[in-house]
Amino acid sequence: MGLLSIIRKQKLREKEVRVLMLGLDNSGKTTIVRSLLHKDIQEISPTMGFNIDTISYKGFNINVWDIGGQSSLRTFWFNYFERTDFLVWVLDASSLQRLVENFKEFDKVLREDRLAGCGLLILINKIDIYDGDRQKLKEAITDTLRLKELQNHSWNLLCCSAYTGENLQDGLDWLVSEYEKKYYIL
Ligand SMILES: Nc1nc2c(ncn2[C@@H]2O[C@H](COP(=O)(O)OP(=O)(O)OP(=O)(O)O)[C@@H](O)[C@H]2O)c(=O)[nH]1
Ligand SMILES: [Mg+2]
Repeated sequence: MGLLSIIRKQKLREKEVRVLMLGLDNSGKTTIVRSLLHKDIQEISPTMGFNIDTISYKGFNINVWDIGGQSSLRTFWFNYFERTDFLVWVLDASSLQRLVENFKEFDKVLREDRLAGCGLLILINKIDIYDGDRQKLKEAITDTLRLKELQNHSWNLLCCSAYTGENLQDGLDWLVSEYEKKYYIL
């Protein structure tokens, strides 16, 4: 058996998925994870370090590393890149004046060699308080983050709400199906 098929078999057997969740402060990363775990989402404080949580989904253990996004903490993001299967980047739909800041940080992260080849899920959170055209919003974010120029990353972009739960499960479905696709076709 070749090395690649051994790795593939092992990865599929383990069903351990490592997700790094990043994005600007106040975008809703911690609230999303807590909502997926059916935990209380009232009065969540800004994350000053990081949280690790495991979401069990469709037989997979999705291990989520949720890192604080305040600007003073962003230099620490680079400590968490190792062995990342997916980067989940969270944006706040009610804070679009921060799009350029988003691109600056996103671009810096994606230049990192250790993230080469990881899947990328962009979540436009707080869609419950956005009353504009969603399609146009997605197009604007696709352009600002230059997603179509990305090479070596499969990516997906979803509008979601940690408050209502909208599309959170679709996000998990995408992670799981990309993971399976990646290790089946290795
Ligand atoms: N309306 C609305 N508010 C949300 C949603 N998700 C999070 N929030 C609110 O946004 C604020 C920030 O949420 P957090 O989960 O702490 O954000 P974070 O990205 O973890 O922030 P840092 O830990 O500082 O990086 C909180 O007041 C949440 O209640 C959402 O889907 N809709
Ligand atoms: Mg947080």
